[in-house]
Amino acid sequence: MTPAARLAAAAQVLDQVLAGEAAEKALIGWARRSRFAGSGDRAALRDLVFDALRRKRSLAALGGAMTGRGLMLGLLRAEGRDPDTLLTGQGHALPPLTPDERQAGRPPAPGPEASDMPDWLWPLLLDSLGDRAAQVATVLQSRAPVMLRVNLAKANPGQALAALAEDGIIAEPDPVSGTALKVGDGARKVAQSRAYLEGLVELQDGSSQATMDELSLPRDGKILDFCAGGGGKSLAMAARGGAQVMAHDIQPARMKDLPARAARAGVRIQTLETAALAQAAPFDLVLCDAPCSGSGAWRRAPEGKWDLTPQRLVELCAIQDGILKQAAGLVAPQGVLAYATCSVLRDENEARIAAFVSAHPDWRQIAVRRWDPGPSGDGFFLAQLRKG
Ligand SMILES: C[S@@+](CC[C@H](N)C(=O)[O-])C[C@H]1O[C@@H](n2cnc3c(N)ncnc32)[C@H](O)[C@@H]1O
Repeated sequence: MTPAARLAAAAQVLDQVLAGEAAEKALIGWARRSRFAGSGDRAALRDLVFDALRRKRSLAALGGAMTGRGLMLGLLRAEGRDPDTLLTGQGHALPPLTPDERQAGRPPAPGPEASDMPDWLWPLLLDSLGDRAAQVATVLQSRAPVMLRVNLAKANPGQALAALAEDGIIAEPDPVSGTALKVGDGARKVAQSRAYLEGLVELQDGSSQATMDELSLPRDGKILDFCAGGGGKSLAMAARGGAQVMAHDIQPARMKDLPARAARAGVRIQTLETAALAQAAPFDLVLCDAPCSGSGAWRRAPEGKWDLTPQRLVELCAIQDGILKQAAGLVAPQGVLAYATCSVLRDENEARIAAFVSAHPDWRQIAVRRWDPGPSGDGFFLAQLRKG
């Protein structure tokens, strides 16, 4: 496909997304209808669609319309490219600009529009991040790095880098964590590489890895990953060796791939249904990687930024409170309760810990850390608490 045809396809997919369809679903639908497209076309289309979704508001201002065509026009203008070279109407290209379109479009207004944030969220971001808010919003406008975690149970960073290089994947150690590698070239080959298939590396965000470095992991005893999901944190904790790692999720189906992932990584992780928790307790460490707005990771999932509502945020905070309360009951007397989110919002982070400690005065915070989204990873929050 020509660059102009890719642009036209992206405009079509974006119109479906703006009409309410999930971006992944719209992209799959397009690929099914477009058998002529190769893997390079699909990847380029995906990049165009997600680039536009990250910057939907500012691009619509520049392009003069909140439509697929308006967003693509805004993207070209933002990149200083001449729309007339791509919107030619020839072949599969979009039709040429109309006189009205030439007049339409303006620079986005400073503040939430230029920062690609919903208006209601902007004050919360300022309250949470202070003078870092605009910088964080800017980071969330561009693509996230592809980060790998070296599985220390199977390899050291040098061995992992050498194995990746055999498959043409060029990565380098990243200062965010001793286990972190940032992929430069060959990111799309990772999932088929020997290093990945043999469990030398896992795909894991850099800040998530830094969180693991920060956690007070017990040398022996038992750890519970209370909100395990696909098990990324369970795997990272198990790779450190020592304590026995157990994984739980309110939706056990989310952990369905965990046994295979653990086998590939050469570690043991026991999954627990909710009914089995009480019998397996107490745990020396309970990690709650709680469901959240995902605001620290909106580079990867930009639709979340536009779909979040004040009401949903209130609901999420209530879920987070419930999780902390339930998990606290599973911690051993001298154990640690750890609470993490991939959100940058104070409401979901410091405010939840404050609410928990106020309702449970026998608990105190022993450590807290925030990571802003940046070149090494997503925004992340980690607080650790102990009883007494
Ligand atoms: C942020 S995700 C976890 C990501 C995962 N730890 C990882 O590293 O890949 C949050 C998970 O919490 C689970 N969850 C939601 N409410 C829960 C609850 N009340 N108890 C336990 N898990 C819950 C969700 O099903 C979801 O899988």
